Amino acid sequence: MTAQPIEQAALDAALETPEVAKPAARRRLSALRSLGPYLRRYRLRLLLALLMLCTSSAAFLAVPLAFRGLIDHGFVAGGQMQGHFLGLFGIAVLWGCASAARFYQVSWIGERITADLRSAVYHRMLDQSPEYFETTRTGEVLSRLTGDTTLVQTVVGSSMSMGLRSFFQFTGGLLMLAVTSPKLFFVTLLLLLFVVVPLVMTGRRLRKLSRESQDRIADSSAVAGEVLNAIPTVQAFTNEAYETGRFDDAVERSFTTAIRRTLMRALLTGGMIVGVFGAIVFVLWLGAQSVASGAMTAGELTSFIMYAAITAGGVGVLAEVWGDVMRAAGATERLMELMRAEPTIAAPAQPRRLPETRQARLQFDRVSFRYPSRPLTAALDGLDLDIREGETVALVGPSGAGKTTVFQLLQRFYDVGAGAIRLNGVDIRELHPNSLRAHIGLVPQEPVVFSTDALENIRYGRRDASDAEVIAAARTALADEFIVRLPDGYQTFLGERGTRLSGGQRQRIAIARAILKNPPLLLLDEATSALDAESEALVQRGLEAAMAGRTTLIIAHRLATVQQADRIVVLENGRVIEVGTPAELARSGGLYARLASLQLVS
Ligand SMILES: Nc1ncnc2c1ncn2[C@@H]1O[C@H](COP(=O)(O)OP(=O)(O)OP(=O)(O)O)[C@@H](O)[C@H]1O
Repeated sequence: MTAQPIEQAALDAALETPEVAKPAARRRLSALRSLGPYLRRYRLRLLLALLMLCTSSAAFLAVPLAFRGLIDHGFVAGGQMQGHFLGLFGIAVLWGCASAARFYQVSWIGERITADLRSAVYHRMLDQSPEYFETTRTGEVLSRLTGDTTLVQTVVGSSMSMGLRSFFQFTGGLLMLAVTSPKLFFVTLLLLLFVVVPLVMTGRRLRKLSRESQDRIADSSAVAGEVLNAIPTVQAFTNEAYETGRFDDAVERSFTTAIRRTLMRALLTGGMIVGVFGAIVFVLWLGAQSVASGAMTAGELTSFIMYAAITAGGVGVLAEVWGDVMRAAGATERLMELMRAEPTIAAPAQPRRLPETRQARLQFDRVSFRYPSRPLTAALDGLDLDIREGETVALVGPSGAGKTTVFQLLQRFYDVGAGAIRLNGVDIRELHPNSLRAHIGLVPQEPVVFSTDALENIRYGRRDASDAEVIAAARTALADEFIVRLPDGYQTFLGERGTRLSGGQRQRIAIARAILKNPPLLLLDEATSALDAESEALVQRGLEAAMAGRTTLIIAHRLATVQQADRIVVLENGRVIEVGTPAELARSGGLYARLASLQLVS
């Protein structure tokens, strides 16, 4: 998979803002509950954060009260004046400290939970068998690991505390309004309704536009991503102008949408300022009359206006936070889907241990198998095969005969449909998959090279091997020869996906890995890609060194390997059609003889 679709998928998922329908909303909200176990781990911190939240909210709500005292009694000379000012400053200090502590605690919890979730999902994914990835795109998993966890972090680490704070602010503000002046409270409530309802409605429209604008940006990066990955093709067909035009169109569309959103926002801001200020002026006017008639003090009026502003602010933030919460709920739902995926290949409750031996005997007993995604075709059909300790057996046959499937089943990436595979007499389903795989070394057709140096790449075969052991394995696999000529020898960075190595060199790294692992059973999937004669000879010699003294099963494409095998098994349509030594099969005049006469196997 190239980087582009992965990034695209990540972007798509990160930008996804599901529309909020009532029942779906409730269902999604309940998804947030599955974060419970993750949150519960940090109970103490949560409690502390809540305590800080209450303290800072109380201090915040006390500010207008302090002002009221200050205005009504603080401007008279004497000790009382200082007391009021000191009181106000004390509240500010408390407010500041509690807010800082709350911010730290809540952000800590948000970051921690995101890290925990990421690790948990990643761990779960590594347990899945290849079957899972036939239907789940890796790009999707990546996008969930990055985009969705970030959404959860936003909510746990900030929106949740913002929401709670605003809720306190809103309810506390309302309460204080009612206490300060019941008459003005009802008037304000009415006015707030007039301001808040259009605000929430425009907010929704704004969210839709903002998603649209993000989608348009994603469109333009999709276009750019595809084209940048194919620059040689674009230039070879001299389509630069066409591609520039296509990108310009996408950019232009994203600009138009962004401007529509900006206009909406500008209008909303203007409307809000006029609306809120108008309401304040109106209440102030009503209040001023009360002050003039002596029904209210100037301090009471000031604190009332401040509470009104606090309450309105609380509502605005709550509306914003709601959108975030819904998005995070959707993200949590998707993450939990991944967490719920049960690996199809599970270890038995009481796994058996393999007899202590460095030898491997392999028996296929009437093995039949159909891939779950293609239940109508048998990939293997009643396969019988007995491979003795130390024997080298080559699997040959036309493309699609089932050779790779044999390897897949042997490593227990899938379970057989019928029959059994036995390693040293034990059905492999009774073993722990890890202990089975510890007995097998694989040299795949297209070896994976990780973006680290040569030394670490070979050490992947056995993580606890010493440098000397790694180098010895590389020598046996004839990889040492090219590694020492690399700019930094064994410390040379091999590039992402081993792009800085040739096909033959990658193969020798894989052979060295298998030799380092030193398993009793070796599976070789020969490279079909054209290796030049010299590099083929080197790979061949490396393979021979790896095969020495162990049971080996080879998917053979080259006649050279087949000639050295003890036995050749010819597969066709998932069935064994011929078995024998190379010489016997060549004489028998069957499929192998025909293939051999073409000097081409498979
Ligand atoms: N993951 C899969 N899901 C469904 N069908 C599959 C899957 N992998 C292989 N098959 C099918 O199973 C059959 C056997 O495939 P297999 O890969 O074992 O053949 P092969 O002999 O290794 O071929 P080749 O030499 O071309 O690699 C084929 O018909 C193939 O299309």
